[in-house]
Amino acid sequence: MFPASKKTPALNDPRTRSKTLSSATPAKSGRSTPVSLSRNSSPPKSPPKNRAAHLYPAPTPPPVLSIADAEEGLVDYKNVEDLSAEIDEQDLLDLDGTGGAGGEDKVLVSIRMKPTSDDTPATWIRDGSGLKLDEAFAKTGSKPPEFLFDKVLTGSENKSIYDATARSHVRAAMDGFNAVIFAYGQTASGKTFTLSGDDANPGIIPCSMKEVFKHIRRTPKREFLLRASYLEIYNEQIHDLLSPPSSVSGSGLGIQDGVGVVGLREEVVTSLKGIKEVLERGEANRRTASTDWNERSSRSHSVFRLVIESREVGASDQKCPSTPNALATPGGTRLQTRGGRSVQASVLSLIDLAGSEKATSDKERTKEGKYINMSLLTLGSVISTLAENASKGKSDHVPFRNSKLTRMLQPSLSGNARISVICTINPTPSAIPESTSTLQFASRVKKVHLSATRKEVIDKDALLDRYRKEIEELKAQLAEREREAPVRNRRLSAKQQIDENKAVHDINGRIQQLTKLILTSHTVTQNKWDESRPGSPSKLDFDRSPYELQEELHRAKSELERQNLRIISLETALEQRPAIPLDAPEYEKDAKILELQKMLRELEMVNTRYEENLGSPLRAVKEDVEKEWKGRVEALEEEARERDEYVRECEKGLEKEKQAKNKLIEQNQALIAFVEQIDSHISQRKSTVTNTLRPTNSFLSSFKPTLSPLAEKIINSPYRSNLDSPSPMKLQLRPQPSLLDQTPEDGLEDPDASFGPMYGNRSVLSLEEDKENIN
Ligand SMILES: Nc1ncnc2c1ncn2[C@@H]1O[C@H](COP(=O)(O)OP(=O)(O)OP(=O)(O)O)[C@@H](O)[C@H]1O
Repeated sequence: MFPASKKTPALNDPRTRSKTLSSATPAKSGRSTPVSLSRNSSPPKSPPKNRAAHLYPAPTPPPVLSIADAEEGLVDYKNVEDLSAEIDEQDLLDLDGTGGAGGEDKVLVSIRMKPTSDDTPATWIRDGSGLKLDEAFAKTGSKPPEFLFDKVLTGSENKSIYDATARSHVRAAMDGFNAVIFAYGQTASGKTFTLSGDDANPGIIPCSMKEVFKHIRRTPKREFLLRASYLEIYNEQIHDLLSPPSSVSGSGLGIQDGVGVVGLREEVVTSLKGIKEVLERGEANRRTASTDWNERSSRSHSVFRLVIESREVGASDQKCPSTPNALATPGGTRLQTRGGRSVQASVLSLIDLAGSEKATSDKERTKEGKYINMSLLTLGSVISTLAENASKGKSDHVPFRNSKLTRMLQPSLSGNARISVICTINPTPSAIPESTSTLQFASRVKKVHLSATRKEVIDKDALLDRYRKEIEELKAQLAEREREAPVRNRRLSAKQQIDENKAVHDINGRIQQLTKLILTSHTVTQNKWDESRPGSPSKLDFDRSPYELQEELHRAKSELERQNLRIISLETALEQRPAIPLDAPEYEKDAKILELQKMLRELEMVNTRYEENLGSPLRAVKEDVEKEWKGRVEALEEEARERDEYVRECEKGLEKEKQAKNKLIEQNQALIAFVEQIDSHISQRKSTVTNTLRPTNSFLSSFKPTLSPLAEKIINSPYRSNLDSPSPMKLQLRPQPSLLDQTPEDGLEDPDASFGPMYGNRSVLSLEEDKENIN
């Protein structure tokens, strides 16, 4: 209620002043909401009148420039869940199928007020579709501003917001009108929340996409083809979110008059799941950052576009006569075709604008903020001029070219689109200036005139038609091959027949692929907007580390590989099937089935006879032989085990022998060393004797210590007794007294002493002979 306005209805918009008064009247009086603002409450059943056509010649919306790998968007319809039973109240209220989309010549302007905490005082007072600033917050001496809009919405529930602000526009888009829905407002006021929402509370984009598939299911007379694109305008540059440049500094895309965004990637989508995947991919590339006001603030304007092509089912071969022809289309108007095939093409654009903001503490954010504010300012002045032109019948220059955003929106803002603007405000006392500015913008938008018309495209522009044509041509090729097959196949070699089958298989595959891209009420299915979707879109994704992204890339590649393998195995399975085309006549399929059944019976008979004549007797013989040989095999195994045991014992004994032998070799070597030592002493002594004939005591004392420790060890060794064995060396050494036990005198007493030193009763020379023997 506006107590003040009842007496002094000084509203901003003079055209709505009197209507506001009526809206302020209590509901009990039976008065409805303002006439001009209640269009949606009673949707006209007749097609819209092109009232402003003379003012705004309808510019053509940008046609599709690049279809990047249309088949890439293919999603198997069998994988998605059917939600056809999901009918809500709004559907039941809207049984005429227009969805309130007809007759729109003005922008639908709604305000959404973000809820505040209980202790925050309410600054804006809502009354029906009017809003007024609480007098307590108005400047002293000045009248609090008041506004009137189509809807003023509060609360956190997004579904009702969708129903009130977007549903009719989505339906209009499905009926062939261009439609634009955008959210405008101060930063952190809830634009992204309204458009995207979260899992539990899906926003306008997911709700719209559901609506699209619901519409297709309920329109059996038409077939559809959907293409999605996603872009952002960041610092006055357009970036393709589905095909981001490899480097961050990559320059943006350009806009061409009458063409639109040049080089934008568009992907054919066939299910909600496919659209969700496209959105998620795009959102992952969006620029968001934490600002002083919003932890995840959109730093760019984002535009999600869905191009919708549709035509009557089975109309592919209906050539229209050159005279104006009438092809009935849902919604009322009858399209004129120029001797071509009639395909409706429309674009649904869902725009999340970046929020206007004050300067921030961060340099980078401030630079972004300048661009954001500049483009929003341009949008504001474009809207002002359009509104002015409309209300005063003027045709002043509209500064569309002053920003990328307005340049891109030019075709829609010029009138050729149904537009819904949701202005979000934050009703806290500190945000009053921004909210007032947003509401003023919303008031101006309300004055803009629209004159949306349906657009039809002929063959070369419509992908739907191109695909349908290709399908027809491929089917004709198949039919031709079928016809010629009986004669031609007889002449073909085995290899040529394989090639022929492969060619037919390829054609069938392509037909199936193309058919899946064209959606009809029979083929389209819906799946739920996945509940695992991250809240307040994936603004967070821009901050992901390269490692995380690489991980994801790796996962995606593995998945791709897995899918490729699956495709190969399915293709192999398909090739092994009987070579009969899917669209072959039923009698041919029946004949093939009968032939296969006959073959099966024959194989079963062969199998039974084999079993009776050979199978059982052979098995009996086998059992006898096995029984007989079993005992023998066991005995042989036992014998082998014993032999192994014996061999192991032998090996152990051999090992012991080896160790003993090694010890003997060691002793032998020690003995040789000992003998060599003796040998050297003998030769020493020999020379001494030769020189002095009589060795002195000092010689003897020097002799004894020269024995090596090894020699001593051997002398003291317990193995010395081994010398008793009848080795030739030992035999000669045994009778000899030890050198150490002898005195020089002993030697000299010997009568042969003059001929050389003596050891016991033997001369040095005879010792030398012994040594020769050892060696
Ligand atoms: N109606 C609402 N109910 C509950 N929460 C809301 C509502 N509107 C916004 N919010 C919350 O406020 C925060 C900011 O919202 P959001 O990110 O949507 O703002 P924005 O206008 O898109 O900001 P920016 O322009 O900076 O991107 C989010 O946490 C969001 O969940």
